[in-house]
Amino acid sequence: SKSNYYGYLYPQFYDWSCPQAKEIVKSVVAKAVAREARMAASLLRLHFHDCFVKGCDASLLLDSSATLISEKRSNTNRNSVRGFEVIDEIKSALEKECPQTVSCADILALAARDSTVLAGGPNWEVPLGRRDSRDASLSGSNNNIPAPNNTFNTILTKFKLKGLDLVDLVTLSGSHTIGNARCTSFRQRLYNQSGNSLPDYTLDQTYAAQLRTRCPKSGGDQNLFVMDFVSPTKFDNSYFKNLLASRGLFNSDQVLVTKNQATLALVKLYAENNEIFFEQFAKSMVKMGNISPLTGYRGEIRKNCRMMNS
Ligand code: HEM
Ligand SMILES: [Ca+2]
Repeated sequence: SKSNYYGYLYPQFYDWSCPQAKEIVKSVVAKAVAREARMAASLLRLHFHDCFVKGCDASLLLDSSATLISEKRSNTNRNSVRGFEVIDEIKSALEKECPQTVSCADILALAARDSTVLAGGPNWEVPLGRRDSRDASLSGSNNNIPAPNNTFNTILTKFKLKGLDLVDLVTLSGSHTIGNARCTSFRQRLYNQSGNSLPDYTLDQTYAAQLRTRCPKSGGDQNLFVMDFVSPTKFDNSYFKNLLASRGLFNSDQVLVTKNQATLALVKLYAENNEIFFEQFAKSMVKMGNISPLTGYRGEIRKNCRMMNS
């Protein structure tokens, strides 16, 4: 059946209804990442921003319409999340082979895994069978997704509200081993961390000076920076090594080593042992992918990821 009757996700979900599904997703993602390495990061992030708002239900992919305000307009997403054209390309390839069978929410989960692997990260089996929402939540997008200048406690609370713990927080933050960020996402740390016109002194000051050259006090909001200056397109543990050298880009990155002994210990472990990081990353991604999916006859299988079926 095309419906997820059992109410839980499992990797073999499309084995009878669309056995080519995983291969199709992988080949479109591979082409997109070959065109532009950053796309791996962008696709990985889409799954996160979907799952943290009403669960992994592809709510993020809906465009605004007469009856709906798109999550793409939220503070965290506007001028920032990208990769929707690649999702469209995957969906149309799937619709040709297996009409109305593979959900957009599952496409996001598979594309996140394929992107991680293509960037050199760990592989895992993706549980499948999510269905697509018929609504979106702009307020959920504004409130549930952590912001780069949030405090450690706020970020941990936002993870806990989604059933994720401190280990998941540190591990999944390791995604910032790939991809880019805009000046506006970390400017505060360079000039005025606590409202006293002083920089964040938990940031290496040589690194801060380099960042200031292309992230001025005002203007240049959209200027792009790599998040892991050591190996910006390679999925590895250098993100954690950077944190220990006070060279995390966001406040939300650096607080993992400055505010909590348990997260500091994990960062040290991952900085020393890539294998343990990879193993836990796979587990935490599966856990994130399980945030309240729509199953059974709830939701639908969209024909076009940008709009609900009429
Ligand atoms: C822990 C809280 C987190 C915060 C505060 C945070 C914040 C951010 C910010 C501000 C950016 C840059 C956006 C921009 O400037 O346009 C970013 C990029 C990114 N984030 Fe996170 N993030 C968090 C967790 C995660 C998680 C859990 C994942 C994936 C599982 C993730 C994956 C990514 C990726 C891959 C990028 C680069 C995207 C690209 O280059 O297009 N982040 N994040
Ligand atoms: Ca969602």
